[in-house]
Amino acid sequence: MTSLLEVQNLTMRFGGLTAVDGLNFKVEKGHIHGLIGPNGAGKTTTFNMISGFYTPSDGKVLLNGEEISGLPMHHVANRGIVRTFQHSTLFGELSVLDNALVGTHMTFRPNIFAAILGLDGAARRNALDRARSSLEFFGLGGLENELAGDLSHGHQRALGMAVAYASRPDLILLDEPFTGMNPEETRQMMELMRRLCAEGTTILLVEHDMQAIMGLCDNITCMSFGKFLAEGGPSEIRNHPDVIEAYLGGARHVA
Ligand SMILES: Nc1ncnc2c1ncn2[C@@H]1O[C@H](COP(=O)(O)OP(=O)(O)OP(=O)(O)O)[C@@H](O)[C@H]1O
Repeated sequence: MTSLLEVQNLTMRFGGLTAVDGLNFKVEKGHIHGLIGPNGAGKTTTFNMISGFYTPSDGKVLLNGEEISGLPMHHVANRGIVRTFQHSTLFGELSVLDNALVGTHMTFRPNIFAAILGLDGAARRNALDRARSSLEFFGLGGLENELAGDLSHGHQRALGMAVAYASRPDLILLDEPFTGMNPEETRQMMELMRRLCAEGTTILLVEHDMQAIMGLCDNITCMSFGKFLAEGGPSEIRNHPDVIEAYLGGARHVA
């Protein structure tokens, strides 16, 4: 069976530094898949290649068996992959609803001729419906007229997810979504991710919060110094000697 996402020999060189070095892994449809590794292991660079932000120096990214590596980000988004960033990329001066509408823009492209003829009204209504239902899904329905910049940290994180979900992607790449969250916000965010997955969205998650990773993921790929290190379910990874060594070497502990 073809995996939803597959990276083959994925490699990124920055001058003399090989940040990602011949990486191979697969993400199965319907899974929450973790990508972990000590600081500087190459996780964000891998995300940047999958989402089209970087063109790989070598290797391929396949979505449903079709190569997407080297496509620009908006083409990758149109194929069904969107990402969130480590730090908030919300428009703080815009309303919560307008931020969600920006997310729908991934697949809603107003056409000047359609606009002149007034033919894009249905597409606009469709975008509005998707933005609103995405906000509802993430528990932000009552906040659509608030400014995004006025929301609490937890709500801003949920809005970041709602913006990504507004284009109804097949795969969401989440880069450290739990950073700066208190335990209650973390619990709520984990619940949202489980619901998102149950709705049919596959998730690839980069995260340092090992409790969240171990509690959420079906499968985990661990990388170290740009290379594949280990793969398996939470208990396998937690007890894997190479993973423990990689984290202890970096003075971090696997939960
Ligand atoms: N644009 C760039 N130019 C040069 N070097 C880079 C660039 N981006 C990343 N690197 C280097 O590539 C390596 C991998 O970085 P990357 O950010 O992908 O790691 P990471 O696993 O996401 O780390 P962290 O967990 O700290 O976010 C690091 O040595 C980093 O300094």
